[in-house]
Amino acid sequence: MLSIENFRKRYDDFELDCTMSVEPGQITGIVGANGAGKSTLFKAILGLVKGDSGRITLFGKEPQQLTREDKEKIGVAFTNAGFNEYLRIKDIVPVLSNVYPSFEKEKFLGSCKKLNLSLDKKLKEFSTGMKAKLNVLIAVSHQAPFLILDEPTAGLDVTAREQVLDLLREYMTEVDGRSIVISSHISSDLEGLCDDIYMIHEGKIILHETMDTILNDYGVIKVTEEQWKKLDKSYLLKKKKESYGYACLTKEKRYYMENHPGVAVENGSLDEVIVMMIQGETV
Ligand SMILES: Nc1ncnc2c1ncn2[C@@H]1O[C@H](COP(=O)(O)OP(=O)(O)OP(=O)(O)O)[C@@H](O)[C@H]1O
Repeated sequence: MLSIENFRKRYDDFELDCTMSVEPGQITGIVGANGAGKSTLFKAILGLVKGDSGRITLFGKEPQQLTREDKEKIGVAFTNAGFNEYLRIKDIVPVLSNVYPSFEKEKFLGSCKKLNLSLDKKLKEFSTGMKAKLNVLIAVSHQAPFLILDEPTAGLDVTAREQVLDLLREYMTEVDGRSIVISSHISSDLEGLCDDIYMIHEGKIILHETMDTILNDYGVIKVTEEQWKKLDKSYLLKKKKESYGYACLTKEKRYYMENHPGVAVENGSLDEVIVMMIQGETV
């Protein structure tokens, strides 16, 4: 569905250099700190940022070749939806009906009710969470087979986050072959949602794994200085000095559980893997 090959974009002191692919039926998560390059990547996918080299294709076409019909097949949720803040949802509905021939009005209005989004309130009176929920509702409202969501859960409380994640799960199960690319700072949101994870750091992809691999195979080993000396280092990816000794990232946690029974091996949560990949040093 989406293919990015050696796409490069340079700003003064920053360069995005990215290769990734998204298959139909997959939810792909993009994690990275502030300024890592996530928004630049998303804008490039939509053709809003032109690269210096490399190639992006969505539905088999380069972003600049996408027709109006192709663009209708993309559901987008960026932090700023772009609607005039003085509009109300009831003013937006006819706009969406015009722009998207497949806009599902009744379903959209039903979801607004379910998520407590007033049709009569001006958008400028919406809370951050209400705006975020509306953005996602719009993205899923017109049967687009591909969604691109930049931080859709940012600033949401736990309940609102779950509501947004449920909307996305529902979107995926409604029709086969749909895909989502989603960025988030909140790893637990991605853990419960994504099939595939790309970690971006300073414009580069530093990790690409399936979510299952991260949760099943990655682990953090915690050892004292003494244990460190005897530890088989063959399958360690990163190490980080800690007060007790070292924390080490491995993709072979079972190997260490079986062969180093006295050593603490913890399941690698996405957050832990991110911290180790970014702050750890290569072993
Ligand atoms: N139009 C631009 N001109 C110059 N530099 C830019 C421009 N857009 C982005 N950058 C730089 O590119 C880098 C990546 O920014 P980007 O917004 O893609 O990061 P991000 O991962 O989305 O960050 P955040 O999580 O804070 O939104 C930053 O150093 C930013 O200053």
